[in-house]
Amino acid sequence: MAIDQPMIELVLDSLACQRGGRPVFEGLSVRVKAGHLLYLKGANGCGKSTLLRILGGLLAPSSGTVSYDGTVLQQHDIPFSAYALYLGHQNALKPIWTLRQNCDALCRIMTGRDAPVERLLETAEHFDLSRLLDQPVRYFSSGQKHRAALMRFGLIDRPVWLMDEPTVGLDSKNRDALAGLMEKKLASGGIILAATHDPVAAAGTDFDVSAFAPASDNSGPFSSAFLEDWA
Ligand SMILES: Nc1ncnc2c1ncn2[C@@H]1O[C@H](COP(=O)(O)OP(=O)(O)OP(=O)(O)O)[C@@H](O)[C@H]1O
Repeated sequence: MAIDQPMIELVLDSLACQRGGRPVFEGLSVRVKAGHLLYLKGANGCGKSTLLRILGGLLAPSSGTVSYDGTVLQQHDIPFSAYALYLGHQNALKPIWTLRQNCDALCRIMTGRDAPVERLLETAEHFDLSRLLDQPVRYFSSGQKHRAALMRFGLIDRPVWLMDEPTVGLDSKNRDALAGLMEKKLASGGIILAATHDPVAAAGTDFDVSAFAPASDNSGPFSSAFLEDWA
């Protein structure tokens, strides 16, 4: 099941999370309505990426709920990927494949079909990657790889976009291209959560994740029993 229609709202209710055996945040609640962009702000390590990973279904909160349009999502029940498109710090591109092959593979996983050709060409053009479509990704510069990873947002329909540091490595022209894509998504009723230390030229509301730091001291060492080496 994939949801490709706009939603009414995304509700996070009293979320708490632990990583490495230490609390990261607690009591985190917010409502995000259709057409809104929430910029996740706060100091390094306050939990912005952690929050996006929870919303993407990659990490379980220790308590609290996430609901999309009133449906409370549970890992292994309704897949979060049915609602949300996530881009984290890793680009999830296969270096030996061409950009086109990478896009097709991702679209097959998310939609069951190759990338629609017209959309593929349009999105590649949007991120100035048309001439690289049939080149293996391993020959791309870091900014080109990041733009290649961002292409998923132009190719796959999901009501919610989860973007972790979406501007990293982008020159000003491509920052504008990204902002244009985000604005189009918001205008169509999409919801975007973006963790970023840099301003993006798309209107949104700041949300300070640091404000939900745990009352208890979490500055001690990691407990090796809880480290997530895969992440
Ligand atoms: N793989 C992991 N295993 C255990 N703990 C982790 C792991 N990744 C992150 N953490 C811990 O989770 C906490 C929140 O990290 P997170 O990456 O969410 O912060 P952030 O706000 O996104 O930081 P930044 O601004 O530096 O990107 C930190 O204390 C970090 O040490």
